[in-house]
Amino acid sequence: MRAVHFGAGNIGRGFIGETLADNGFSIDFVDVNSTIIDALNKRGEYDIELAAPGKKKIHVSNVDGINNAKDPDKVVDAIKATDMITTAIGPKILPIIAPLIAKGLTARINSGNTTPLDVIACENMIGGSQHLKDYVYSHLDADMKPKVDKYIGFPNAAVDRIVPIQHNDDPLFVSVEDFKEWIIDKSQMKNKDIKLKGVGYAKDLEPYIERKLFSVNTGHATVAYTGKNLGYTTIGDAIKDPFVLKQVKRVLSETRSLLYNKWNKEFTEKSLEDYHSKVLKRFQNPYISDDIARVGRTPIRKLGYDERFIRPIRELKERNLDYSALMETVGRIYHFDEPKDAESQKLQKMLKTEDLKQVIVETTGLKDDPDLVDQIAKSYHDADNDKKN
Ligand SMILES: NC(=O)C1=CN([C@@H]2O[C@H](COP(=O)(O)OP(=O)(O)OC[C@H]3O[C@@H](n4cnc5c(N)ncnc54)[C@H](O)[C@@H]3O)[C@@H](O)[C@H]2O)C=CC1
Ligand SMILES: O=P(O)(O)OC[C@H]1O[C@](O)(CO)[C@@H](O)[C@@H]1O
Repeated sequence: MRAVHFGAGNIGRGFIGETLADNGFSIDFVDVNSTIIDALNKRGEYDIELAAPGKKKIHVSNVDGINNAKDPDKVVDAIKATDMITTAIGPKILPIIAPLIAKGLTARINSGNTTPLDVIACENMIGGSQHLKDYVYSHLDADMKPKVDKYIGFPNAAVDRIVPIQHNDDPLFVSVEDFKEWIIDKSQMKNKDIKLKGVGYAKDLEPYIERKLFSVNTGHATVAYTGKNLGYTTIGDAIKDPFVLKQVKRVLSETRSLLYNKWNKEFTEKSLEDYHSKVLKRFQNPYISDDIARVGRTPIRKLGYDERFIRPIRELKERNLDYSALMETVGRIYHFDEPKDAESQKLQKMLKTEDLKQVIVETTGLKDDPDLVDQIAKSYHDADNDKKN
């Protein structure tokens, strides 16, 4: 079995690569990072280390690399013959790789290969594969679309494992947390014969992706933005601050009430409490040093209408449930000033040159809810007090 995986970065090598290799796949990693691609081709293998007591090593072999910026035709050839396509590349990059995937799928079907194939986006977003599908379809000829409909699936997925930015001499080595969870929406799969061990298959992914996004990602980002406003640079240091810990617990209690309200057939209150206790322990993992700059990266994306803060706030408000701690975090996101983060710099510039409420509408998409916009504006000003206290 072969897989084409887009994005040979931290989660690509540190989670998707591990799982595919453990299922007997050889992997063509596709990336624009020449150092990583050259190392994959030279060595054909790499090591993962678990950031946990014992620091267990996992060896991944039968891998190679294709640089899509230099050798796009090789990617097309790989897609023609592959058994699975996965991505872990970042939501903003999905539209950039879509034309190449469209070209590969067209070449595959035109070559007579009608083996069903699934394309699985493993990104921190709701409906990732379906978004990728839309981007890919916008690059397909009209006569190709019904054929792709027939043979190619785009099942949504939720992936959960904390993999910080790596600072190793070996560009392929990756240290990852022990915990991992990958769930795929089986109702959207075309090739149901390929069931990966170590992966969960759900009839309906929505409760699981919401549980993950509104817990791990909302919670982690809360630690990042609250900690950053207090002057911390790592998640480990920030979460030791009792105020930060209290904030993340309040935020998780709010998202927990939403998750229970929406998904009480799937999750009991107790199971959600246990899930959140585990999430907090994962943030406190002493074997991981995670930068606030990474966890808070691309703040404009994270302020999005369907993202980890505004969506739960909207849905809690609709249900008359408390969202005050989430609102406090949103105010702090607008203070996230990271010199190396282009979105953070863009946001700071917008705040200096535009009206605050206009910036809030532009970044959150809350054009129809002036009340929430007012609340965010207040929360932005209140967040100034963090630094003074
Ligand atoms: N790191 C983590 O703990 C987790 C990350 N994720 C998600 O996985 C995705 C990737 O995250 P990370 O692995 O942390 O990021 P990363 O930055 O380590 O990896 C992304 C890779 O994509 C490559 N890339 C960028 N533009 C490209 C292009 N046009 N063509 C080909 N390759 C390109 C980069 O060179 C990099 O190697 C994101 O959507 C993230 O939300 C999901 C769960 C956990
Ligand atoms: O990748 P994004 O969406 O920027 O968010 C970063 C998040 O991803 C994770 O690395 C894993 O979900 C979290 O640790 C962190 O909250």
